[in-house]
Amino acid sequence: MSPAHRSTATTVVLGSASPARLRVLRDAGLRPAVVVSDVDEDALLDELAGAPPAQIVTRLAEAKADAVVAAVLGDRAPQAAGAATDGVVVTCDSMLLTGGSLAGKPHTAAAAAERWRRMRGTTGHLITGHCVRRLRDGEAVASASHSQSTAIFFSDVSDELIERYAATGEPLEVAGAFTLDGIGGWLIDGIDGDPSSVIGISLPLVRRLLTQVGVDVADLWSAER
Ligand SMILES: Nc1nc2c(ncn2[C@@H]2O[C@H](COP(=O)(O)OP(=O)(O)OP(=O)(O)O)[C@@H](O)[C@H]2O)c(=O)[nH]1
Repeated sequence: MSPAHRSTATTVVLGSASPARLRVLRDAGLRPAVVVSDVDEDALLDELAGAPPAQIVTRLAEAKADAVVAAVLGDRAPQAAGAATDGVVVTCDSMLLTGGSLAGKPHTAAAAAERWRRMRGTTGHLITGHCVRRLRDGEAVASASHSQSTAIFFSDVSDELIERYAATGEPLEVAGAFTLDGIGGWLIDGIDGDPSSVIGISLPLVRRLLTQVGVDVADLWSAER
């Protein structure tokens, strides 16, 4: 893309309530506006029951993008001023494939501990669906979506450590009942794949999706450090 056509005014919108996703993007030089979607994920999960895991998380990300684009183009997202004219909307959905089934957030300490007793010493796959939409002059003009999978090698830890980790509350509201970059890091032996995707948003995949919708990620890097 020649410099003359490069847009330096593109507003980035992160369509997510995830503080971790926002932190990954900010640490990577973006200053996104946050517009949270109101998608009924459980209803969509029911509709998608039986579909391949990568398709499920990608469809969820696309549904979140639909809701956020509608809010931005419908003037219901004042915090994303300018995005309708020249913007990109990025949404994600993460789930853990373990023991042959997809798991989201455990929501309770008991559920988190039960999950950990099953997954300790095993390998799971954290799969994150991504969707990027390009907005220009009040329209959504391009879209690109895909998923990223990262293998997670869970430590074979004791019942007591599992109970104490669950009691911290950290694993309750994260996909798969673990974090890589928090207390959960003490219970992860390693990963094979993209670490940012595990935390919630894959930087290399978003770079490729941005290219597909005509945006050079380097044009989005904030001068602020
Ligand atoms: N910090 C951290 N968060 C993680 C990790 N793994 C998963 N998560 C978080 O777990 C959540 C997965 O749930 P999702 O339904 O994809 O996203 P959400 O938090 O509900 O937010 P929305 O994007 O608004 O749906 C996200 O917030 C991820 O950032 C990790 O290793 N570290």
